[in-house]
Amino acid sequence: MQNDNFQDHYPDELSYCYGCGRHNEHGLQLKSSWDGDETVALFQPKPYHIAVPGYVYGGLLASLIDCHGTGTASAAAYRNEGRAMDTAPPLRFVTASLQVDYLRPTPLGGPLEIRGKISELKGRKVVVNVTVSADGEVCVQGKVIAVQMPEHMAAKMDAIEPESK
Ligand SMILES: CCCCCCCCCCCCCC(=O)SCCNC(=O)CCNC(=O)[C@H](O)C(C)(C)COP(=O)(O)OP(=O)(O)OC[C@H]1O[C@@H](n2cnc3c(N)ncnc32)[C@H](O)[C@@H]1OP(=O)(O)O
Repeated sequence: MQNDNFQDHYPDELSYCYGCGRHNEHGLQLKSSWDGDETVALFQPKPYHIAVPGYVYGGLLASLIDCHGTGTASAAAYRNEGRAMDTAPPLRFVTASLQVDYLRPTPLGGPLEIRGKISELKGRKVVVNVTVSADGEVCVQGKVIAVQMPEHMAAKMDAIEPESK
């Protein structure tokens, strides 16, 4: 596995996301990277990330799928263009659709493994299938449809002072 995290290449102004922003001290700070043609992230839930006692909260699991999916989409788009992630023009993706299926309860204990597979990359859209496993068993599967951020959204974001992002 390469130790080159996608989120470390996000520009500062896009690094406040609750799920994956490295500058969000209250957030999850998910880190994703390539593993061959798949992507992978590890996340250690805290004892307070609880649903039913002993099991991980489903909303947290959805967040992990969401941010791993959008990170994977961005990395895939750069790879498709044969470019490094910190090169211009930026390829910024947001979630258009997030689908999550909880297959079995996710035990709260060791680290979770989040894996992404790109199923479609076309135009401004990337579709990523994501699984979350605990102890080697898939507990949750999801699908993220990520779409490149429209110009008007990027323009508005660029106009906001960093402190208020
Ligand atoms: C260095 C790297 C930088 C990376 C930075 C990353 C940022 C990190 C931030 C972390 C983020 C963390 C995650 C977060 O929290 S992101 C925050 C949550 N997400 C949002 O707020 C997004 C809100 N929605 C929108 O802005 C628009 O609706 C978007 C931009 C998504 C699409 O509106 P737009 O007008 O632009 O789209 P289009 O009509 O041209 O369609 C384009 C294609 O997309 C397909 N489609 C559209 N919608 C849907 C849908 N609901 N289901 C299925 N498919 C959909 C559509 O069919 C078409 O496909 P095709 O027909 O061509 O096949």
